[in-house]
Amino acid sequence: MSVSVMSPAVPAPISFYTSIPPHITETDHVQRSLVQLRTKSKGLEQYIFLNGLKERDPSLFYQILLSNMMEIIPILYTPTVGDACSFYSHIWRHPEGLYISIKHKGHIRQILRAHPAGAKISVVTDGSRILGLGDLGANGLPISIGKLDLYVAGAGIRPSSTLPICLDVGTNTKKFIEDPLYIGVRQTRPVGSEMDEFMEEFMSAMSEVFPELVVQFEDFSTENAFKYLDLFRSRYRVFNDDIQGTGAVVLSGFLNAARISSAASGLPLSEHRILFFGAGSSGIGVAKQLVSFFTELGLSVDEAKKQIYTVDSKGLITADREGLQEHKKFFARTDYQGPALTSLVDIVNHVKPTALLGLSTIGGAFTEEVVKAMAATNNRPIIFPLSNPVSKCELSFQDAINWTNGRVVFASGSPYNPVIYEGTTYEAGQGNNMYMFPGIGLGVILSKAKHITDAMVEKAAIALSSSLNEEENSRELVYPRLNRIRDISAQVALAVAREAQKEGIDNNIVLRNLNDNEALKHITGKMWKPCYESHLKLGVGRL
Ligand SMILES: NC(=O)C1=CN([C@@H]2O[C@H](COP(=O)(O)OP(=O)(O)OC[C@H]3O[C@@H](n4cnc5c(N)ncnc54)[C@H](O)[C@@H]3O)[C@@H](O)[C@H]2O)C=CC1
Ligand SMILES: CC(=O)C(=O)O
Ligand SMILES: [Mg+2]
Repeated sequence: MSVSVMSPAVPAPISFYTSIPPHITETDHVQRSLVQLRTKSKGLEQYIFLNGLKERDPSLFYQILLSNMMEIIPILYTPTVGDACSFYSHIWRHPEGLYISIKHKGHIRQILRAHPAGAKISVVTDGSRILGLGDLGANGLPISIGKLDLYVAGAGIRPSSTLPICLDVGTNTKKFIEDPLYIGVRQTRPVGSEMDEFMEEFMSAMSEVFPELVVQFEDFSTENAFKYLDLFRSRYRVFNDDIQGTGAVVLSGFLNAARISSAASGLPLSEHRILFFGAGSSGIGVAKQLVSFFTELGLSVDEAKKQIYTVDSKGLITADREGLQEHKKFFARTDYQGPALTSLVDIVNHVKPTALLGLSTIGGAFTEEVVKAMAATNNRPIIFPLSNPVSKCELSFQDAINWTNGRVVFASGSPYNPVIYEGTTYEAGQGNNMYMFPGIGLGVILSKAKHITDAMVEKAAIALSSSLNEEENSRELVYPRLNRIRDISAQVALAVAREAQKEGIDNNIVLRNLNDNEALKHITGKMWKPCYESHLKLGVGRL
């Protein structure tokens, strides 16, 4: 595939010959760029390098991303994107993505119209809860950019069809407002009708200017996450990644983990007891997704709900607690009347869960005592510390293996390297919504579905859980390997499209009339691939 640029098929401009050295080929330049990346120190330096590469040579950037996903994704996404967001005002180098400011209220349409047409997928954050790092305000843009890089890498969405947005409405984090280099508006966040009106104008303008657009809400603080999903989901093609994408990815991993755990215990799937440490947008989103799935197995909603326990910063959530927030009420326990249970060990000893899921933002919260309590009552305890980035993860993979003597069935939100314990190599699952949103978005775009329904999301989860191949199953993985993400996204997209068709909300007759094999081929055929060769030949700097 390596083509010498000394003999281009198309005569190149003189400036091209003078600016590119004679002995550069596509292949060695990809290698050179990788060497440059690897000589940077891990973390932010590598993020900044890749960010610069994307700006000056997008084709090369995507080529490298696609052929080295396992290495590059942790830089563009969790954990490193967490640092990029935390320090974005300080590392900012050039305009990227789109900021819509609260100061633009009344003019949002004009701003969007100035952007190139053709956006098909947008990730929108207001920066109010970036990963587990809290309110980062306008520094949140890299999360939208990182998620859209995954759309390109994982689902083959064309880069020019992606639109990363940060809604710059203010921040309640004082240190940013006081930072002279902070890039956002210096005010606290609007509440109530001011924010609602801004969101109404924004969503209406988005659908008018980009009629084909799918919108993914990302990292909104708890209350706004639930509120704006409910408000807009029947009017626009929108989903919330933290509530629905996470619900789907954890359901999928839980199904595989429960199969492994039940093979040892004999416990039927519907009798697993699941303890959620963290009851915010993602915790409650996952819990509701599990209830919905259990009801499909034949349980009533009440029966399904009984299998679920939720814990927040005040301990086990019970219905008698005063001032309980609305989103916590559904799962509040009515069967515990004793003194408030506030310590996680006490809660684990009381509930005796088969699965412990962490979505709390509290790094290291699953202590040795907690993990050993899980291991005492379960041959194969399911423990998913899902908070991001790594600094907020409730349990490291190494500790999980050590403290359970390798018996744990584990998945974390951010990646961990394999662990060798007593001569056996164990691999961590990555329970991250990155397995879901690229395929969900692709399925919605291709089927031209009007809305994104709960059933579409659930079908996506089931497609993911059954996408593991023989080798992955034999290694007791709970998620497929990330380097197969495009195949997986195609299967997820197909499941999403089929459900849209079943519900009669699709609008693509061609896809509807294909059988599954043909449809999968159609979907993979639509995936964009970087074309680095033509870039070097023609010396074109942009896609
Ligand atoms: N792995 C994945 O794909 C995903 C992971 N997450 C991670 O989950 C975490 C939470 O995200 P959200 O639910 O959106 O945040 P959130 O702010 O809505 O919820 C956090 C929850 O944790 C609880 N909490 C806080 N301190 C606690 C303590 N000391 N003990 C027990 N509970 C405590 C809060 O009461 C709240 O219920 C974040 O770190 C985020 O990165 C979120 C979405 C997807
Ligand atoms: C993965 C993700 O969406 C989060 O941590 O918020
Ligand atoms: Mg998120």
